[in-house]
Amino acid sequence: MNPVLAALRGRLVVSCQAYPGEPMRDPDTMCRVALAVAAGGAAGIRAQGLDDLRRIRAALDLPLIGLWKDGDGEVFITPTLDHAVAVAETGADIVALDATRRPRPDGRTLAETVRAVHERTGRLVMADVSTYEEGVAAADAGADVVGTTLAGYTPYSRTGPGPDLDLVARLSRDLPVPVIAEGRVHTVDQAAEAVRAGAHAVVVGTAITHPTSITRWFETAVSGASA
Ligand SMILES: CC(=O)N[C@H](C=O)[C@@H](O)[C@H](O)[C@H](O)COP(=O)(O)O
Repeated sequence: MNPVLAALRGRLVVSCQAYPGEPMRDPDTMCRVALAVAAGGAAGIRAQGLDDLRRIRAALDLPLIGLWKDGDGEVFITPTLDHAVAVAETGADIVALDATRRPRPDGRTLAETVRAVHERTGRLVMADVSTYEEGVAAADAGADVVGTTLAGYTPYSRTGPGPDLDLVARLSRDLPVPVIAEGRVHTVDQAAEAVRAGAHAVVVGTAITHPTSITRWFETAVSGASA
């Protein structure tokens, strides 16, 4: 197995992202968040945007999963080959991209995109999928690792309050490549369950690095209890 993927086996990856307009949307801030989660034992970092990725790459030696959210179309996670190459050029070890069945804005197929990323950059590709069928297709297309990142975020995929552990289990059982559980892992129990379901690694974002959401969870509980 590729050493980057081997380093993530059975480990936690923390997604460090802030959204447009938010107070923490700043590369230096995200880099400090990445350093903080590394101190807690994160085995890898997932981050968004070329500036954040460059800053984090310069500061940390952990495996880095990079993506670039761009555009206002349905496919916005590293939507084109040009985006993927730019992400690779930041030094990210793994390029994460939308691998749903939806058309890509540059008209390339997933297989063409994966092949070109491999040929041009030598980086690994993480396919962010929303369904079992998309996971199978992504592995067929040459993706090095498949993530359940988009489960619940396409109109045709199942959604629930927590991670889709059934999807994690089925993909982990059937795919020839490692499967990363990602999306709505909000508790330590869910993270452990994902590994028991067969996940190669678990990505947690919001529950560790998005204080606005975490605050809202606590505030809702406190207000509800006092009502
Ligand atoms: C759907 C989408 O755009 N997901 C993004 C992908 O990078 C991020 O916004 C998520 O925070 C990340 O996947 C981690 O998931 P969670 O924050 O639920 O732990």
